[in-house]
Amino acid sequence: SGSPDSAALLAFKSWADASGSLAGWANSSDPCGGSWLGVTCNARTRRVTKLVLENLNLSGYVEPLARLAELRVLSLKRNRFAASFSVDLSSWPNLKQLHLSYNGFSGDFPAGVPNLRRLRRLDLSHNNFTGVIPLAELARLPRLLTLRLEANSFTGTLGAAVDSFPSLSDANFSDNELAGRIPTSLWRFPATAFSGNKGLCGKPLPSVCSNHTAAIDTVQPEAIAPKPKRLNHRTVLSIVAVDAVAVSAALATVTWCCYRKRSRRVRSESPCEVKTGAQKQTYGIHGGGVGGVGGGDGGELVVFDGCRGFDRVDDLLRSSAELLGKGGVGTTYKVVVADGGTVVVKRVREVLRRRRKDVDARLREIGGLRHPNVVSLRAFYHSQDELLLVYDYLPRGSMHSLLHENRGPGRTPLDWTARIKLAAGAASGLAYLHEYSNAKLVHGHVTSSNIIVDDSGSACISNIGLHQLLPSPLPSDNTYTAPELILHNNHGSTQRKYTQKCDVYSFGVVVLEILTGKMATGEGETSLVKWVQRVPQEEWKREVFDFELMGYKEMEEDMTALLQVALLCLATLPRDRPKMSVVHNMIEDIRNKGAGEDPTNCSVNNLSSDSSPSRSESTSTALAADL
Ligand SMILES: Nc1ncnc2c1ncn2[C@@H]1O[C@H](COP(=O)(O)OP(=O)(O)OP(=O)(O)O)[C@@H](O)[C@H]1O
Repeated sequence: SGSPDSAALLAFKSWADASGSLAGWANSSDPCGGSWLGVTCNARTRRVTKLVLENLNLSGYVEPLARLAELRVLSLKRNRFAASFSVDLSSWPNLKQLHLSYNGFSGDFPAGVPNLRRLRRLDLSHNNFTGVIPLAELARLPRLLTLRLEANSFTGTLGAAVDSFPSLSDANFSDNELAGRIPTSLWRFPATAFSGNKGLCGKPLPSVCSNHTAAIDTVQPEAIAPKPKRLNHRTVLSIVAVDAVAVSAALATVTWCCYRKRSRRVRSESPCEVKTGAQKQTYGIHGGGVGGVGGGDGGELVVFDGCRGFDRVDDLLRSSAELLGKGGVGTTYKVVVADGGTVVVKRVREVLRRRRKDVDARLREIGGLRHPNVVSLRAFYHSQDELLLVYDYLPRGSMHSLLHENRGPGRTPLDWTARIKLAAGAASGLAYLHEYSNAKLVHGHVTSSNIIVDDSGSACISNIGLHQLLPSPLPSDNTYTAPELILHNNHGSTQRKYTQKCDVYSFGVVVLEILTGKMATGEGETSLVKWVQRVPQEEWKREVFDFELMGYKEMEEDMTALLQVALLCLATLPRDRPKMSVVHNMIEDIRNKGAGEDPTNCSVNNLSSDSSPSRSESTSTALAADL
């Protein structure tokens, strides 16, 4: 009696309906039974064909809708969406109408236009879309009647290449940032359809084109570099921040290289220092009872960032070192080199059942990652029976110790601003990793102890890809492991491939730690995840959030929103989990809202004050006619 589209609709509800406008969907399990607001299905196939959700205060992300493969009509008019429209339109090959007007959708023109052979009405007006309009592609759609693109920030030209637009009867390009001559195929529309674009000229506008305009006009619109996008306050801030971090990272690298060079010149054979008692042990990696090896065993030292002169691993092995911990991958030391600089050296255990060539290739890729929220791998040394990895040292230690250590009297509580910053930073680092290359890199073991905190309280992802180098890439403890990996193991079938969505799940567990202050221990029914999932939403404030967050009344809404993001990441089915880049955007939105500088709110307020309905306002009538 249900519908194959139920899960996609429910996922969309949890991604976009923070205000509860679609709460009624919970009253019936059948989206096609007539009681789900805005949903119409095909009676035979029970697939959703029409989804009209207008003026419902929806916000967030639309990605789950991509799974409604039979969709003919979609209207999300007059809501509060502000992110990019991330669905590729070719997900809906039968689409006839798409109405997104009066939101704050940003980013490029939705992709996939050429496949919309049945499209009649396309209304993206009154949003924040940027980039060029794929006019040549649109002109090839045989049935397109309505094209409403006004009041966005589209750039580029309308293109001389567009010489026919056979079916188009309603078009509006006004109030964008378009330039160049209007093509003859569009002269039949009134001047008001083009006004408000400073660079547009020629018929039907009163302005005459100059020779210069004629020159740009002969170029395909896609080939013209779009005008630089207007940068909002947040973007500017993040560019400044990234630049600042990049500069300090570069300085750190140079400093590190320099003291390494000098240390080789000046070093004397310093004896291993061993402290006993309650103090931390200090000894050389090379000796001191940890079973070291020498350098001259055919190993290769690879140093990144063009930092030459690090060609003797012995320096490192004999430097004074402090044991930081033993993890699943190996043993980690803080190593103080001759000039007093500090690095982290990880001695990896049992990698050698993988081909050395493969391991090195993967490490070279990881060594190329540079991001403010990723701990940089600076060098590695690989010999027949030894793998050492050299990382930047970050003095504040792991997120795990920051959250869970020294609980009790004397502890400095971790406030909400610090926690959401940690969540956003970790999400940003993981999103960067996931988008880094076509190889779809994964972290493989996202945990709070693999997230290290830098001086400024930012989270940095460490140990990237290391578990994947081990003979058995699955950690023995399943606390952070995505259910699809565990289920497969229990049934004795071949282990399912570790995907980026497995990282997303583990990140969800980390966010629960941030919010609850509880350690992520236990599996299945006894796990932190299950415990949180069992607490009803009305009880979250009292039951779930860390008592250290109790004083932050005004932030409760943000904590709830972050918990909702965590629960999305913890969806049982990988496809219901958002991509890491989406998770990152969601968290930044919460963070910026808390800081009172969310640019989205402004544009939404502006939109709602608009009182001049446009020609395509009569969506409902048009929808009926086209179905
Ligand atoms: N780059 C670093 N800077 C500062 N401290 C670090 C750094 N890397 C690791 N540490 C500290 O060393 C401890 C041990 O790290 P290690 O990676 O060996 O174990 P782990 O975090 O349990 O991970 P895994 O199980 O994935 O190996 C961490 O918990 C952290 O406190």
